[in-house]
Amino acid sequence: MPIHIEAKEDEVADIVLLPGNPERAKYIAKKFLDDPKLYTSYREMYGYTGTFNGVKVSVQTTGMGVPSTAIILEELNMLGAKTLIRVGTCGALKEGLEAADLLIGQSAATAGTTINSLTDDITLAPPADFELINNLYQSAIKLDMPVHVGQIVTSDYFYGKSDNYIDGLKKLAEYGVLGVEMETAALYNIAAKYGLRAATVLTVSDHVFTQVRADKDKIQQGVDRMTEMVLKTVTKLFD
Ligand SMILES: O=P(O)(O)O[C@H]1O[C@H](CO)[C@@H](O)[C@H]1O
Ligand SMILES: O=c1cc[nH]c(=O)[nH]1
Repeated sequence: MPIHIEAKEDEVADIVLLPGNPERAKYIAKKFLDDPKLYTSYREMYGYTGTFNGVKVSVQTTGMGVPSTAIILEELNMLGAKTLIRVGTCGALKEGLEAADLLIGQSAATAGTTINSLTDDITLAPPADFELINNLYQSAIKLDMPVHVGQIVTSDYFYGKSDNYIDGLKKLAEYGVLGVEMETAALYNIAAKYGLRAATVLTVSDHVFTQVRADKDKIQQGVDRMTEMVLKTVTKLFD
């Protein structure tokens, strides 16, 4: 049994959804999964396994940021997980993105994150799994969801509001980076390390440059819609 996810191998599904927030993990398990069973609660990093449309699925909290997420991903790999999909929220960088829009992370740049230490001198740029993001994109379009696919940036700093940091994010926006969050670079790098399938789908919660944040209900509706779409798509693909 790994140190932080207190589960045995057969308790975790091949398909794992990854919210940062433990309350969201609990909520997703109870709202969307049939017969959800809690397999770990150590440090309140809740993990549940149940079924969706008859397919076994887990939902595992990553916590906030790369170090916490990296521990969880290493341990999910030890436990045999194969398809990992982050379902999170992000700040928009691109002009015109609206609250509750959906972003699919084709790749993740890094702003000062510890994941870069995986390889010396080279910053890897591992992409999402193409089949996964292609199917997620097609599903979102069919459902008429406002969806954007492209590069996102993973930062270690939520309150990095210094002029330099904001200038850096503006530069990234000029290069087409859509949004900022705190976990995907860990996901794509560790998936590459072990040959796992990975994708990140995000709901826009705020716009970084205007500092306008959507109200809680709007974010919740976006997260619900995103989660249902992800579950339907992934269980159809890999059942
Ligand atoms: O919505 P979740 O998955 O919690 O993720 C986002 O929210 C947290 C910051 O509030 C960071 O972890 C960021 O990546
Ligand atoms: O990591 C995050 C998530 C939402 N909004 C941000 O500005 N950063």
